[in-house]
Amino acid sequence: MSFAHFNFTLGGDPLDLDRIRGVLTRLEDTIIFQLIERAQFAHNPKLYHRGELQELKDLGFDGSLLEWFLKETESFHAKARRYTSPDEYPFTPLENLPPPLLKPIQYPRILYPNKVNANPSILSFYTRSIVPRITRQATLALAASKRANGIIGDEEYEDDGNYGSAGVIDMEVLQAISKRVHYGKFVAESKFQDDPASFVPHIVKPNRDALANLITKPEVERRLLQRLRKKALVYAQDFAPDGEPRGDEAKIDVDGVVDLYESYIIPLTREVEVDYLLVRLNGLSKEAIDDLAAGKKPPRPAQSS
Ligand SMILES: C=C(O[C@@H]1C=C(C(=O)O)C=C[C@H]1O)C(=O)O
Repeated sequence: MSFAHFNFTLGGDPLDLDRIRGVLTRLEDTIIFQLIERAQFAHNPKLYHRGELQELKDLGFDGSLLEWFLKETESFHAKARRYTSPDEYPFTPLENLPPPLLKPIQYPRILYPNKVNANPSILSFYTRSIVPRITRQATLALAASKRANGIIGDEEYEDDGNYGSAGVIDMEVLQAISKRVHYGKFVAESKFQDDPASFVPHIVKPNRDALANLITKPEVERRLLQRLRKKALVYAQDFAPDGEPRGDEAKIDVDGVVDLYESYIIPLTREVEVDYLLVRLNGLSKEAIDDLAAGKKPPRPAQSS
């Protein structure tokens, strides 16, 4: 069972930048479609508040309902060896998850050993900024419906009780965003291997801004945001039974989708790239570092047959 979005065991160059960007592009579709699904439900803030539900307190669990969903789900995925794949990062601390039932797949070693993990930031911005924005239409419609039935005041808002449906979709979105952001490591390794001499001085003498300038490709980002807006506009259309677009209100806040990438996903991906590069020389001999500084390219990972 391989959870890898890019099948690392089928050969081909896993550090080919166009190939990696192809995975990032495919993840755009996953993220947009899951956000459309999440937008069908109200905000349901009870999913995200820690220490509120007595049922969880009775289990001795002090996280939010969503964090409990994640722990329970990721516990099964850990047994199914999901987190032995080089592109999968659980939101639950790995030490709190059970070991794999099956022996790990022997993936080729592609990334340099690192502990870079942006999932706490991803969980925070998703629950605090993204969910309230993309569920705004459903939340307002729910409040109007409640008022029409005589429910007014705090009881009007935000909660349609569909914690299970909304929580499962939240997990899908979070896992896709996490994979997308952490693919920054493959991007960084690819760029490093292509031109080590440019990166080594700013790793030996840590300089985040210099590394960020080296990895940032403004034209790639511009085209991505343009493509994303077009995709969200098309995917969010409603279609009549004969397939004709109905032309009514989009099923998702298109500006919200673009803002998710522009304000959160892309900046976090760049940070993951820089954090990864800052540990890229750890443990290497002075000779090895001098070779890299002189532009000698490191060996590509052994390709599986
Ligand atoms: C991911 C890359 O690195 C950076 C981050 C990008 C992103 O998160 O979309 C795009 C271009 C670069 O600024 C890349 O070069 O493809």
